[in-house]
Amino acid sequence: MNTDPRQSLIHASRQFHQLGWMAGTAGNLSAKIADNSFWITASGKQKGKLVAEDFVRISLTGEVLENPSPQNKPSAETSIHQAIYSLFPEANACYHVHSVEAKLVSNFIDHEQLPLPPIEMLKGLGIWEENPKVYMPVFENYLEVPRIAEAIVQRFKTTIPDVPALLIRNHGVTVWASSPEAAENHVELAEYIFRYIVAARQAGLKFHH
Ligand SMILES: CSCCC(=O)C(=O)COP(=O)(O)O
Ligand SMILES: [Zn+2]
Repeated sequence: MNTDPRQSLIHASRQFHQLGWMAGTAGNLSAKIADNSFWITASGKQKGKLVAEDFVRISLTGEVLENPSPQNKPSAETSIHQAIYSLFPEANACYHVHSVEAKLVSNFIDHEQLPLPPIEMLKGLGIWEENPKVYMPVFENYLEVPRIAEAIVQRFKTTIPDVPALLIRNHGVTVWASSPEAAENHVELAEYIFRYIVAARQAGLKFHH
């Protein structure tokens, strides 16, 4: 595990910003270190311009352990990262971005599961089946973020998601993975799938299970 993952997080954030998935201050990224604490983006930072001081180190129970700049507050969505790390101990990175396509596809369904197209890219999210019928979990977007985190914990306690990703309606995707590099890959795959779903709908193509 990376001793200090902040350079990986800065690199990914710049990349996602350039792709329009972390416009302005949108999104937040975190990665764990060996003692199980995690570095997370401080709230309200411009995601195209992060520096090492723009992060806060947090324990799994939410205490601030290290804060390089007194004005920093942990991401407003830290409780979601805590929920993911508590549910999936093998997760070492958790990335959340806001793309236009993620918001669009979250409106294509009014229930809790987004059917995913049976495309080759699913292998990158761990689905190695022929014509897979898999879903991405969808959660409602509450103003109080801990409510979203609680809904995630309650659902995933009993239902293991098909893919290491979840969608918050009208908000964005959150992915998790064993390393920052794998989380970056998962974001790119999830966003590719969202673009595919939007394009398939425009083309009148149906793949609903
Ligand atoms: C303009 S982004 C609104 C808040 C949000 O959804 C987000 O991802 C960024 O919040 P943070 O506190 O992590 O900067
Ligand atoms: Zn967000």
